[in-house]
Amino acid sequence: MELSQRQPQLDAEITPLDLRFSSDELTAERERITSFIQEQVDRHDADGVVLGLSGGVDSTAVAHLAVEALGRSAVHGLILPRDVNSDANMSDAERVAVDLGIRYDVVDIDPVMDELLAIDAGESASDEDDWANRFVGNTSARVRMTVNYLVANKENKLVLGTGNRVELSLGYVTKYGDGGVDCNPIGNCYKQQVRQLAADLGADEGLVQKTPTGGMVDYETDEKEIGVEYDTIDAIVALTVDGNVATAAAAEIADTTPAVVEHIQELHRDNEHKRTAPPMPTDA
Ligand SMILES: Nc1ncnc2c1ncn2[C@@H]1O[C@H](COP(=O)(O)OP(=O)(O)OC[C@H]2O[C@@H]([n+]3cccc(C(=O)O)c3)[C@H](O)[C@@H]2O)[C@@H](O)[C@H]1O
Ligand SMILES: Nc1ncnc2c1ncn2[C@@H]1O[C@H](COP(=O)(O)OP(=O)(O)OP(=O)(O)O)[C@@H](O)[C@H]1O
Ligand SMILES: [Mg+2]
Repeated sequence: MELSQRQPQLDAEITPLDLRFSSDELTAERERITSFIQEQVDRHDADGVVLGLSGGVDSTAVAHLAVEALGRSAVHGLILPRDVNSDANMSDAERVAVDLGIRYDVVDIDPVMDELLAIDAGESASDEDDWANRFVGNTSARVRMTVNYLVANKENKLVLGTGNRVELSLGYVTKYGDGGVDCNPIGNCYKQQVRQLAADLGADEGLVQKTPTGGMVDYETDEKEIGVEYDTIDAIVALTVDGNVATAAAAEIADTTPAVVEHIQELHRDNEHKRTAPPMPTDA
């Protein structure tokens, strides 16, 4: 299987619901996000930002935005491969850092993962894929978070999240893994808009259109795991989670079935715990 999967064209038609910014909106959003990054750094008296670079469009877009906001010397990229990460994705990540001229380190996290997985080598799930995803994959995301914070602490920097609006809304992040960050610059942007921003910022066209993968089990794409195409997920979240469109109407607009719409809504509901602070008895 081709690991670094690319979709063909930059201006591919968006179906079923085109959520891309107008040219003026795009300029405004770019400025809004770069101002946001500057404000976060200023407010916390930080000396810059750290972020994980995976070779995917989300981290690529955030890296470009961070450089635009702070200048390249204030941005530190961390490329943290494990055995399941394809060489193509890791060299894409390295190319982003080199093209932007930012400092970056490549740290193999396999030795740490091996130590951690040796703590509980017992079988915990019946399905091997599920085990790999939920247990090993989530652990690797938490190891990356730990490395990000190690560097951030040492250099008085903030950890930038790369979660987009859909991932954060559906909890499609590992709790305290890639979800463990100081702020989320592209947290308001649908995936289509992230691609648009990345293109506008001058990211490589191949990266702009690259098929999303999680860096957990690298041969699995997000769309395959969730079972729904990204443009459709964007549409359902926009219409029914962020908007108030009824299920049947949303299914019609998004050119899908009510069952798919309900599946996405269920992900949003079930993962509320990832969008809120841990509850205390006084919250009840
Ligand atoms: N109702 C509730 N209230 C409070 N806490 C609750 C809870 N339900 C579960 N939990 C806690 O949350 C844990 C489960 O959450 P978590 O550990 O995140 O694990 P989980 O949500 O099962 O898995 C993470 C999902 O995010 C996807 N992901 C992760 C990272 C990157 C990407 C990507 O595309 O780049 C995708 C991954 O493929 C998977 O589908 C449970 O073990 C439990 O501790
Ligand atoms: N091998 C890796 N090294 C460093 N950071 C990583 C690695 N894999 C994942 N990450 C971090 O986890 C984040 C979440 O992964 P995710 O796949 O959602 O984003 P992406 O790869 O940037 O874009 P896409 O979702 O389109 O694949 C990444 O943006 C990156 O910050
Ligand atoms: Mg990815």
